[in-house]
Amino acid sequence: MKIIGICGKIGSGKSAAGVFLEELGGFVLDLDVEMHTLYAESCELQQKIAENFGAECVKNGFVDRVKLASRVFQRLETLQKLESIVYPLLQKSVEQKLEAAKKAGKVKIAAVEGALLFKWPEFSRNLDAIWVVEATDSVRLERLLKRGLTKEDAERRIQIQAQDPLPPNAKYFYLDNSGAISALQKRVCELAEI
Ligand SMILES: CC(C)(COP(=O)(O)OP(=O)(O)OC[C@H]1O[C@@H](n2cnc3c(N)ncnc32)[C@H](O)[C@@H]1O)[C@@H](O)C(=O)NCCC(=O)NCCS
Ligand SMILES: Nc1ncnc2c1ncn2[C@@H]1O[C@H](COP(=O)(O)OP(=O)(O)OP(=O)(O)O)[C@@H](O)[C@H]1O
Repeated sequence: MKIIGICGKIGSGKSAAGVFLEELGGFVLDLDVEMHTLYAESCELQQKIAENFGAECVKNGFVDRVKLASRVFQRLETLQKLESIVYPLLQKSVEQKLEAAKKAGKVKIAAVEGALLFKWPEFSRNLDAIWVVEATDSVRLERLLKRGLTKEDAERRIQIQAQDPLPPNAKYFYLDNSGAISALQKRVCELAEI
């Protein structure tokens, strides 16, 4: 089984590319979705979130992501604190799921999709390739507003990612997603064949 990464800035269209890959029979792990599942399932994590970011960030056994986002995207140090708590759990869960998919032997291509793959350099370096989804800042902002983020939240996240490097890897493929969604789909079909 080939394992690739799908990265790109917020709102570039990584999840959309992931969905197209799934339609072609790929196995896709969306890091945002994986993280949300961990928040919902891990009492230990919920407790840590409450301790570090305030009891009001956890309500009736659910992490209030809107509240948590309003705390962590204000300051880089706060965001880094959250990352240091969640990444070991997230990475473990991803590795277990990839291993299970490999053992099941049913798919030819698996993808780990997330903006921040570069935070795991050893993992990223060993991926067979990395797809980089791209769209201009203004296009991404417009899409994020349509998706329901406030302008303030969207601009903060765009800003916080502005200098993020690409995850280390020997093989990058670029997917331009500033235009029609059909063009992205076509590009995913091309790359899935490589
Ligand atoms: C702060 C949280 C609770 C906000 O949840 P929310 O549902 O609003 O956003 P969601 O998780 O769907 O993320 C949407 C996008 O925000 C951006 N983003 C999320 N976390 C980060 C981060 N640590 N640094 C920069 N951008 C981020 C990414 O582009 C991501 O795709 C959540 O994003 C989170 O737990 N972040 C820390 C974990 C993380 O880094 N996740 C991203 C893995 S790629
Ligand atoms: N080519 C396109 N034309 C119009 N809308 C698009 C296009 N590509 C993606 N979108 C929409 O833009 C929004 C952002 O796309 P998507 O969620 O795939 O981005 P992402 O890179 O996964 O974002 P995030 O970093 O938040 O996970 C979504 O609402 C999606 O439906």
